[in-house]
Amino acid sequence: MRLPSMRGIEIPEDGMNDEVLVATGLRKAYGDRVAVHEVGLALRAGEVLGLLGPNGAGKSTTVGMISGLTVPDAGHVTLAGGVSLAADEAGYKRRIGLVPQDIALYEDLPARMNVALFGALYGLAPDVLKRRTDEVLAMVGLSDRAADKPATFSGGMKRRLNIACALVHDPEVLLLDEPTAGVDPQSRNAIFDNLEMLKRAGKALIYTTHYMEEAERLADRITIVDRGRVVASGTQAQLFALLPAAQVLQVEIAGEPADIDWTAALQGLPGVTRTGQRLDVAVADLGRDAGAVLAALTERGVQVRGLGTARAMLEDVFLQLTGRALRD
Ligand SMILES: Nc1ncnc2c1ncn2[C@@H]1O[C@H](COP(=O)(O)OP(=O)(O)OP(=O)(O)O)[C@@H](O)[C@H]1O
Repeated sequence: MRLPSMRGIEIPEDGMNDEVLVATGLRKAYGDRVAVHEVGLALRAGEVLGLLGPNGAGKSTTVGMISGLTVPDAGHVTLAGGVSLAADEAGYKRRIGLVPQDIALYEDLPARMNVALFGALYGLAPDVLKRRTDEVLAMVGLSDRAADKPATFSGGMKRRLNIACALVHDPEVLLLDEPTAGVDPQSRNAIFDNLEMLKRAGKALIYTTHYMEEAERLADRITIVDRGRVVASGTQAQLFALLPAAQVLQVEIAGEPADIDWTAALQGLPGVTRTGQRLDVAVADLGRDAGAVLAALTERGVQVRGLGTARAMLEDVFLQLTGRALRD
């Protein structure tokens, strides 16, 4: 099937028919300002969908609408089995966990009590509540700090506690809105380990970020949003394929025939730039094109001294699609 309601590039998703969540045509305006024009996305069990976009792109508003905290002006979200907010609000919310951008904790209640409060909101029975509270605190590495108050925690520990709160009711779908903001590298790695574990356990995750490195590391598929619209969506390989050249072959040349006609030598090699003794040749597929590039050079008597490669980043995809840099 195709991902729903996209104005931007639509990449066919082969065999994509086992979604746990499908959002279609989401729209939200605040007064005259349209935060989200039209956003659609689909999510499967056991995958991380990266929602990538610059500040103000509409990521938090989209996540808010999916979580049920923000009421959309148009569009809807459906979970597997046809459950929607309109049809069964409590049933829908039980299947979703939200880690909001702004940490939401009771600073003066012990960590354990924070988690238990969230669990009680979902109506967990006392024995289940105790077991799940222990489990999620252990998962985020806070068992030994369970009796301490978040007021005494570092930023990274608070984030991890917030994640525990979002997971206590064992939701199928976890929404994470920039969960590494203000987090030290150690906690960041711990959070990534947790998310990878959740993925292996078959949970479906939406991860919003404006850090392309995080999206590249974690996401199985990425939806790029800009100015409230989806500009492209697909696997990283599919997104890189939107670029004229996803890889660069860097050729260091030792010598060249005096009479070489570089125009002729480089003819047919798209996107070649020369800087001193280095040629950067843009190629769509390194494995396929590298041999031809080297053959063309050696055929003309160019001595090759070294080879290197560089690959495109998601930043390049964003630039290609929007004409602007992802970062401010
Ligand atoms: N409650 C609100 N009232 C008015 N405008 C809002 C509100 N929430 C968001 N907006 C506006 O909607 C647009 C999208 O904001 P949103 O927070 O969804 O973007 P974002 O992609 O999550 O950005 P960031 O990465 O900075 O969190 C912005 O222009 C923002 O100012």
